[in-house]
Formats: sequence, C-alpha cells, structure tokens
Amino acid sequence: MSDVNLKEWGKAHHLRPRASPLTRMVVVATIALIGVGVTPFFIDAYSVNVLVRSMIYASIALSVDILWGYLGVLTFGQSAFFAAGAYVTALIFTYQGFSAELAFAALVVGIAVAVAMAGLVAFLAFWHGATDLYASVITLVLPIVVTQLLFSGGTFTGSSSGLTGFETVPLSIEAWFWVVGAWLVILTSAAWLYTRSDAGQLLVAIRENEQRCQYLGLNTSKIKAVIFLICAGIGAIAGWMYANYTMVVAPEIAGFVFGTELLIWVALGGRGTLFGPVIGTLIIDYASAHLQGDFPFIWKLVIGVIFVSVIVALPRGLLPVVSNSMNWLRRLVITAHPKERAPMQLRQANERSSTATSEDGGAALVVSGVEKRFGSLEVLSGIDFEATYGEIVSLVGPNGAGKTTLMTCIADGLKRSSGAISVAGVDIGHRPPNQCVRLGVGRKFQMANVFDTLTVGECLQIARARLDGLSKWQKSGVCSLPQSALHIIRATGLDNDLDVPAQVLSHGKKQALELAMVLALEPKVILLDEPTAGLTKAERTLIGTILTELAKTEQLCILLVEHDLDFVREISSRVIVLHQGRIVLNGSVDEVVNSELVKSVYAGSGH
Ligand SMILES: Nc1ncnc2c1ncn2[C@@H]1O[C@H](COP(=O)(O)OP(=O)(O)OP(=O)(O)O)[C@@H](O)[C@H]1O
Repeated sequence: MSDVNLKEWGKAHHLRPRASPLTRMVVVATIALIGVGVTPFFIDAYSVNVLVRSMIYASIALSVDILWGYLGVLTFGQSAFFAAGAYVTALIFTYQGFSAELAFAALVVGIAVAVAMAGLVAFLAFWHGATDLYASVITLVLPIVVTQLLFSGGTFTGSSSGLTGFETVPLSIEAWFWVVGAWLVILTSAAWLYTRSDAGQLLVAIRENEQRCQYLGLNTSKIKAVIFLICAGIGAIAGWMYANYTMVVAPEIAGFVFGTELLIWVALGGRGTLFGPVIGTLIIDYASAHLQGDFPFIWKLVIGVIFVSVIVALPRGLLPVVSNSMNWLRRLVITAHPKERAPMQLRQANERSSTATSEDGGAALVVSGVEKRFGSLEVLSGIDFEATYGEIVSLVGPNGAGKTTLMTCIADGLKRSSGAISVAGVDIGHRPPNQCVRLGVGRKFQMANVFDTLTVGECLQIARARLDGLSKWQKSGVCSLPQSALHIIRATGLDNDLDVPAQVLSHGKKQALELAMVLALEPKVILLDEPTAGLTKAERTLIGTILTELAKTEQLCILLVEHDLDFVREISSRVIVLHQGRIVLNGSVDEVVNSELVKSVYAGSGH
C-alpha cells in the first residue's frame, strides 16, 4: 500500500486522540455499578435470582474470552476449574459446617486446587514445541476426568446427585446480586484495562504469531501458563459464589458440555471483545431461564440455529457488528471535524549491550561439527565455520542445500542433532529460541514475520518487551529503540506509519519492519533469510546499504542467506557455499565467483 493510501486509511478510520483508558474505564464501571445497585429494585425476585447465576457464568465466560479471544488458547476446561471452586466449598461446608473463617478457607483452597490443576494442564499443554491443538485436547479431557472423579467419589462427593443442603454465606438474593454484580464489574474493568495496555497487546501478539514472539526473546510458554492459571483462579472464584448461592453442586457443572457452552456464549457475544461475551452470557442465560421452561426443545433449537448463523455470517460475533454500526453513526456525525490520534512516539533507547569488536578477541559466532538429521535424512553434516564482529557472511547454495536449516540450528539450540555453536563466546547448548536471543542472536525470517493486526508501533514495542518491559495498565504511546532500529525506521519512512496496522504495509515495508524488530533486540549476531526476496531494485539497494552500515558502525555479525548473487557480491565480506548439507567453499567473494567447483555445484543442481 502506498503512503497516500496509508494516510487515507488513517482518515477512513477517523483516528481519535488517545483518551486515558483509566478515565474511560472508571466512568463506565461507575455507571455499571450504579446499574447493579438499582436493578433489584426494578425487576421481580425471579429475575434477580436468575441474573445472579447469569452474572456468575458471565465471569467465567470473561476468563474464556481472555484465553480464547485474546491469547488464542481454545479451552474447553474452564468448567473443571469452576467445579473445583464449587465442590471444595460444598465439601468444606458439608463436612466441616459453615463459619465465616471456613467460607474464606473454602475460597482460598478452591482457588489453590484450581490453580494446581491448571498448573498440571499448563505444563502438558504449553511446553516448548507443543502446538495449540495440545491445549485444546488436554482441556477437553480435563472436564471429562474431573466429572468421572466426582462420579466415583461415592457418598463423599454425592456421586451423580452431587451435594446439597449445606449451610452457606447467609446473604439475601439482593445482597448476592450486589456482590456478584460488583465482582463482575470489577473483573471486567480490570480485564478491559489490561487487554488495552501495552502488555495486553502481547497476548494478541502471541495469538497472531507465537513463533515471532519466541524469536523476540519472550517466553511464551510461561506467559500462557500464567494467564491460564489466573483464569483458573477466576473460574474457582465463580465456583465458590455458585456453591454459596445455589447451595447445590452436581457433576454437570464440571462437564465439557458446560465448558463448550461457555465457548458458544463467547463466540456469540464476540470473541476478543470482553463486553460481548459478558453481555452475550447474561442475555442467553437469562433468556434460557425464562424460555426453556415453556419451550424446552424449541429453545435449544433456537440457540443452535443462532449459533450456527452467527458463526457462518458473523464469525467475529455480535458485539463487533453493533460497535461497528455505532462507529459508523458516530462518523456520520463528526465527519466535519475529524481528529487525529496522537502518533506513537519513538525515542532512542539506552542500549544495554556494548558494541563488541573483533579486537576484543573471540569470534561472534563459532559453529563446529554441526549435524542435522530428519530421521534417516542427513541435511547438515560436519558444518564448521566462524564469523567475526563487523562481518557480513553470505550463505549461498542451491535449493535444498540446508541453508535455512543451518540458520534454524543457530537460532534454536534444540534443533541440531550434534555439534556445538557459540555466540559471543557462550555455548548455546540446548537453549530454546527465546534464550538464544538473550545470548545475542536475532533472526529475520524469509517471509516477513510481523504481527499483522498490531500497528507498526505496537510491533516495535513487543520487540522491546524483553528489554524494556510493558505497562500492564495503560498504553504508554512511547517506544524506545536503539539507534540501528531507528535508522531503519526513518530510512524506510516507517516513522510515518507507526499507528498503521502492519497488515496494510507494502511487502518492502513489512520486511523493513521485521528487520527493525530484530535490531530492537540489540543482537550481536543477526541471521537474515533472504531479506531481499520480493523487493524492488531500489528497496534492495536501500537494505544493502543499511546492512553494510550496520556491520561497520554497530560491529554486528550478519549471516545472510541469499539467492540474489549480485546482492551477495555487493555487500558480503565473505561467502560460504553449502551443497547437500556440506560446506564446499568458504572464501572471499572473488574466490567464490571464480570457483569452478561452485559453478559446477549450481550447474549440477540445474541453476
Ligand atoms: N522438517 C523437515 N523434515 C524433513 N525434511 C526437512 C525438514 N525441513 C527441511 N527438510 C529438508 O532439508 C533439506 C534442506 O532444507 P532447507 O530448507 O534447509 O534448504 P535451503 O538450502 O534453505 O533451501 P531453499 O533455498 O530452497 O530455501 C531439504 O531437502 C528439505 O526437504
């Protein structure tokens, strides 16, 4: 997209000034709390009774939305954590009796049990290398296991009948309405504030492109596990309220049917919108209570038809449609005075890593005896080479020679079959990518690997998250970058696009953005896989000039995989030729260009 189009995109979306999210949240939360306070005086007792349960469900739906809508973890297991909170409460009250201290203990133990269960699930589902499918399958199994445990608990858990008749916190229905309503408002406000903060964008980044996050030095498994544990705790609190309020628990509350229903409510309301799932749950559960008594079969059919229709016609759910319509109306009214959003500000960072030089002694990168096998297929064999600071080493060779595999082995200590690699004098051992980044490795992929739905500025903030941290409660609107990254941003004009989503950038600008994100890590060694692929001649020349400057001024060691041999000749200080997983030549550009062996390698491969 051209710069002109980008500006039009900005106008079309009527970028507005950044109102403080905290102020907006306080206003909305205050109105909601007043609503909670007065509602019991205007509706009948039955509706109050139903809405208390609906609000309890809405609080778990909110946790499902954080996991699924923001983090991208499709979970069926929140019902199990809900049941943990409810059953712990029911068991304590049944066998120990009720007291205020025991009620508090039930809350704490319920949360602890749910968090312990979630810890086990997180360990299995989020270990490095596990796919998203793992989490879904494991969270699908969890409610089934918990339900079976409750069934087989005999008289202790009440088996299929559950537990009932225990004494609970003595509050009136209206008082429960206020307690649960206030909790829902506080929870939703906190979640809203967090998901709109810089740290909240990280959840979206993980959902969009977890691999990129790992190669930005972020421990995504840990982040996912922490959020999962917090959501389990929210589920347990909802369970505690449910047991106290209804005075009955049954195995169905732990089941995967309930877990799936939560997903349906979230999908209908609008995944990734927070308010959508909360409002959707309130409406559906409230309507169900009123209608399913009179129309038990038709009501389920109606919900099923609505669900299928929304999934097919409105995959983002109902709330985005409502809010888009409201935005459209608002634009009609304020077209005469479109306001511009204050742009994200770039600052120069206080750089952490001092510039290393070859005079410091030691190579930037040492690769010795590296081998890589996929089963019986040997892709790399006996790879030995060194690269120093300030060098641009190009890795060339025919398709399938093993170039990308070698890059992967350097950036991810878990990938090679044997051999050793050290970066800035430190053996990478079996460190995963996020830990290799800490040693000074930065990797740019062949296809531009950025966060499409985030803005350019947000992508850069995520790239700096490891070094600078992220605000958990506000959008700072500021991003600090090292000089090298700032140079790329300014040279390519990306500083004018900081508030534009990365997905609307041209291919060349996306490549430049990813390079800037890698440089934001302050790496010592950067691995670039075909950085000029798909670029115009002018863009290629610009990238070549920038890389040469970076190597010289920042003393970066650059390892480059490239098919464009003219580009290689222009910028490389050394060239390594790979063929069938072996280094056949490691020498100067002239040596490689004049080598008969290299010509035969390329000719033999049909190039
Ligand atoms: N995950 C995998 N499983 C099995 N074989 C693989 C895997 N990844 C790569 N290979 C094989 O390893 C060999 C080297 O692949 P690699 O992508 O490293 O080559 P390359 O030199 O980068 O090629 P290109 O220039 O086309 O990108 C190829 O034969 C490829 O089929």
